[in-house]
Amino acid sequence: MKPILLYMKKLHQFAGKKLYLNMLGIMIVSSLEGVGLLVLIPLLGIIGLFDVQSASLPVVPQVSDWLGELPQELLLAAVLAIFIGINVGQGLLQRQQTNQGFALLQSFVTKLRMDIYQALLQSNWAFFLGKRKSDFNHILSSELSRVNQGMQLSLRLVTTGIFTLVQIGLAFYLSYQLTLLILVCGGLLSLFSRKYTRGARSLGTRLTELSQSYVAGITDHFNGIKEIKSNRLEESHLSWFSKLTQQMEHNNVQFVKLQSNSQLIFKSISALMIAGCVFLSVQVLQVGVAQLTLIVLIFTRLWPKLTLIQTSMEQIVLTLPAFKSLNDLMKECGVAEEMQLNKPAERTEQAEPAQLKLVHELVCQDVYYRYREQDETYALKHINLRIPANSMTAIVGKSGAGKSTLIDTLIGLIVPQHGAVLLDGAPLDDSNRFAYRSAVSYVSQDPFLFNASIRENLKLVLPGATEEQLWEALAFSASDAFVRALPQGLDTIVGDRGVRLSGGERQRIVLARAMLRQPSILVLDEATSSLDSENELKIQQALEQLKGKLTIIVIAHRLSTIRGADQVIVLEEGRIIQQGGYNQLYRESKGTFSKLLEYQAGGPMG
Ligand SMILES: Nc1ncnc2c1ncn2[C@@H]1O[C@H](COP(=O)(O)OP(=O)(O)OP(=O)(O)O)[C@@H](O)[C@H]1O
Repeated sequence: MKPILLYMKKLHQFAGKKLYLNMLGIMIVSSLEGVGLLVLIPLLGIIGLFDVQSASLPVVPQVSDWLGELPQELLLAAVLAIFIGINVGQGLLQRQQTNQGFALLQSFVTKLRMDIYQALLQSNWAFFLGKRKSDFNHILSSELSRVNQGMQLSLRLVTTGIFTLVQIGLAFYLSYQLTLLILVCGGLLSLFSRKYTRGARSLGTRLTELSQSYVAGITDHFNGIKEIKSNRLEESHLSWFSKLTQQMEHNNVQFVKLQSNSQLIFKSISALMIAGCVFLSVQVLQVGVAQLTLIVLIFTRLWPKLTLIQTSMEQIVLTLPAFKSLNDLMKECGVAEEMQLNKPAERTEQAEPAQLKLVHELVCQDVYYRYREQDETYALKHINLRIPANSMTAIVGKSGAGKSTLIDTLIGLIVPQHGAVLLDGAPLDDSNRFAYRSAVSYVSQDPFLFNASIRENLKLVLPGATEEQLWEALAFSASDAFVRALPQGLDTIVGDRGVRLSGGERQRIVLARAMLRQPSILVLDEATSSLDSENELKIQQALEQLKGKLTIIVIAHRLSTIRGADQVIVLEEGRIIQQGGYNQLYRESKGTFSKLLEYQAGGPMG
């Protein structure tokens, strides 16, 4: 129950006074319920079922005396009017308290949702490398709604607890022996029901695992739907889906079985207890009708509350693993936190991060990096390099040589285990990382576009961009002509991740977006791989014109792209094996670079 208590504590910190006012409302409502019960007793006396004086109940005789002063013909109507008045009043208050409680909980869940999303965005890149992205979807959707459900149930449990306490107090007032007996029986039953709560917990853990696999699976499948359709993999995916959904169905059915079993046992034992009490009272203790009526009254009021507590406990325990997942994720994000973002309401213009301009050079000093501590080999080893500001550097090498890892190190996404990255002589660290990253525009191999218009996708990085700036950026990336030719032009919706555009068109729009940001460092990670030769040439020429104005770092498998580079760095198995100007490396006929060129030219160079 620890994770739930933690979240209840958070709720207390979040809601403060409002939570306690709500609780007070619940107490008033429950007291009114008790008063409603007390009013029933003189009512029974009037009908003649109950001897109010002989029942030796406190307050009740006084109320009866007071009622006795009323004319006989009004008596019944007065008692019934009080009874109705109290119950309607209680209903009104309960409605108010329910609405307030729900609104309070919803704003708390919204806060949790915001906190998780913010914590994720504040985490460093290394954290994301070790995680499945679908797990975040899972936590932000299904697990969060289970937490919401768990909080609702827990608050209901507290409410029921308060109701029950009031009723126990009242029941003690009416007959302490009988109440003690019920409490002892209730305690014994709750010991017995531990087996059921344990069962609910393990079903809850299984539910978390299954729904995690479900979200991960369907995310993967729909991301890879093209491969599935083109390779006729529909049936194998359908059978995976069917197996998993059957397991989920089985798990849910098991929980309902567990709950109905526990309810059956609870009900049977209650019936046995009521029968036993009535038998004892009538046959052994020989109590009168008045006491007997009391016994039935207390039982029928108190026992359902104990049953409700038991049912709520089982349901809460089922949601426990979701609380744990949320809590674990928040802890991991806390450890991986690399920045503190302002909440949207707290954002000001000044809060925008300042850009750091690279004036002289970017240097890697004896850098080593490995993805996991247990990895025997490093993805980057003994990296020493110098990238002069406003020059163009190309990084080449075979697949898996470490090119992307080197880029991630150079832009401060990952922190080397050994060595340092220096910006104009200053180490790249927490003090300058974000100002530096604000000056970088990064375009990946798999460029990302939102399902929105081209205009919205571009303005994402510069909300105040003018039409002129947008077209200028599009012209840079050789995409102005094709955008102009689209029926809706800049307002064309690009589809999910940009599916309505070709790979090359997507790359060019993302390149335009990168330029719109007016970066001081432009990083292109295979960013022109899908372009035809004509468009590639146009971009190459545009990049040429940028030389001397900003620092460009390019990864390219197609070596024709980097002909204009001032410096080429050749990587192999995480090491720099060659470094120099394009023409210099081209002339080193035994070097890897000239061999790579040779392969791409389709044979030995002439
Ligand atoms: N997230 C990761 N976790 C563990 N190892 C990784 C991860 N990313 C890359 N690696 C490993 O690090 C090494 C370098 O990978 P990297 O992606 O930097 O190569 P690359 O030269 O960019 O390859 P490619 O040209 O195929 O994109 C490879 O051995 C790769 O398996």
